[in-house]
Amino acid sequence: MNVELSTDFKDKYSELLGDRADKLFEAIESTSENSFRLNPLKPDFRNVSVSLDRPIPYSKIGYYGDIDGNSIDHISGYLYSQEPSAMYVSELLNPTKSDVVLDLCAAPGSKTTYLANIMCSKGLLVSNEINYKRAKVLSSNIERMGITNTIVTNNSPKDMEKTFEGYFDKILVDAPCSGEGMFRKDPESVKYWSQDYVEQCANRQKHILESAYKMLKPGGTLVYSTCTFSPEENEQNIDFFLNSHPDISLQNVEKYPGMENGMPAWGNNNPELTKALRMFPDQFNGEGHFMCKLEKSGTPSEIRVKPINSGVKKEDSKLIDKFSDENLTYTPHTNLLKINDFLFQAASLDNKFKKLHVLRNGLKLGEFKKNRLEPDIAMILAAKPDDLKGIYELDDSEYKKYLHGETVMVADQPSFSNKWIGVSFQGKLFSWGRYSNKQIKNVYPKGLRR
Ligand SMILES: C[S@@+](CC[C@H](N)C(=O)[O-])C[C@H]1O[C@@H](n2cnc3c(N)ncnc32)[C@H](O)[C@@H]1O
Repeated sequence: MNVELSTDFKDKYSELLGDRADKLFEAIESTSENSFRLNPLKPDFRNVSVSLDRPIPYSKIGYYGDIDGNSIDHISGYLYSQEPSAMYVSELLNPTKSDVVLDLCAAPGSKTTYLANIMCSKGLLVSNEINYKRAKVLSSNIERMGITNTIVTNNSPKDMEKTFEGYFDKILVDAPCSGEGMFRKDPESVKYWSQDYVEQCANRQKHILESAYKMLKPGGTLVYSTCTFSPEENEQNIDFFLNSHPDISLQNVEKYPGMENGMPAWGNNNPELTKALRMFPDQFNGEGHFMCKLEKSGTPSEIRVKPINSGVKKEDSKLIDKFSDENLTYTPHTNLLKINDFLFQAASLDNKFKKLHVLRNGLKLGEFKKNRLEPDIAMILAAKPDDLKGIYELDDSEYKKYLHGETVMVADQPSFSNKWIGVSFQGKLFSWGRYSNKQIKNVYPKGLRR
């Protein structure tokens, strides 16, 4: 589909960029390149059926190329589609395995899943999304990637700021924006563009940044990013933020070929803004982006964590032991948390999260049903083959049937009798199955069948 830029948009950027503007419009009207990431949380994670010949220079796990959303690589969480510019945002925040991290505007989850990869699914990652439907998509992407260190919340930044004052070592604000940098990926979005919309977005971003400021620890790092070109949403907002908070400073970031400095002239001539980073599609092989890294000075005070009661009763523990004895090579026992009838291996037991609308806390292990624990798909997507007592490897035609939701007839497997087994294709685990009488009963969730 062709992108049709409005006269107002063209006039604005012709004034801002002079002769260069035509090159930018040409790039927006051209086709873009796709890219994807590998998932190091998966066993033998480079073993995928796509070419890894064209690595993205600033990412250890990013490659140019197309992927198929119906392939086993995608279904089992070995691959995640993400455009190249966006990948650099998580690299800039660069969280450690022990950081407490907040991704404040996280859906659908491309940057959050990358952050979890960098953290090796350790530490704590709170992935928040204000829109409930989008938060559910975020949660299922986290599940597909086998991530276990994440709490998915569905709150407004304002709802969170009081409870989590000075709580986070690192925060990402990938702000809702006017999306000018994504016009060529999403030509429909051009229709919503107006100068008024840009100003509304800029105003909303100021409020989000303010909440993020409150939740950032002294000594902590905040990355702010947008996928839009507008000065109002980028340099001007950062200049405003720096002026409002003397304890915040912009940090230098590494710029790879094609990445450009932020523009002081677009932000009240604040010279610090050269430290920010811009990607324009006429210079850089990716979509339009702005990003910068900010640091809050000071020494953090100790965060007190009051753990909540796990809610796991003696009879629940017996069911967990029984399930583990029969089907796993280990017994999950740390950070267990029961919410209603669901069992989680929690990413955090801090009772502060009780004040939020939590969709997922860590790894969902299963559901207690009439004297048994029924395992959840999330457990299999986070499992390693060694964790399971039984795995059945499907052939091509069995795989197609299984994805459809059909029962698969197999040769007799006495050792699997009445057990929960991992179901894999091309060595990649993607579902549970229940074996009895030469059949693998299909328990692949209805919403995922195809
Ligand atoms: C640019 S998108 C985030 C993309 C995401 N970080 C990723 O990489 O997949 C911005 C998100 O902010 C959310 N949002 C909208 N209004 C918001 C607000 N007032 N406060 C916080 N988030 C908001 C949107 O629903 C949207 O999911």
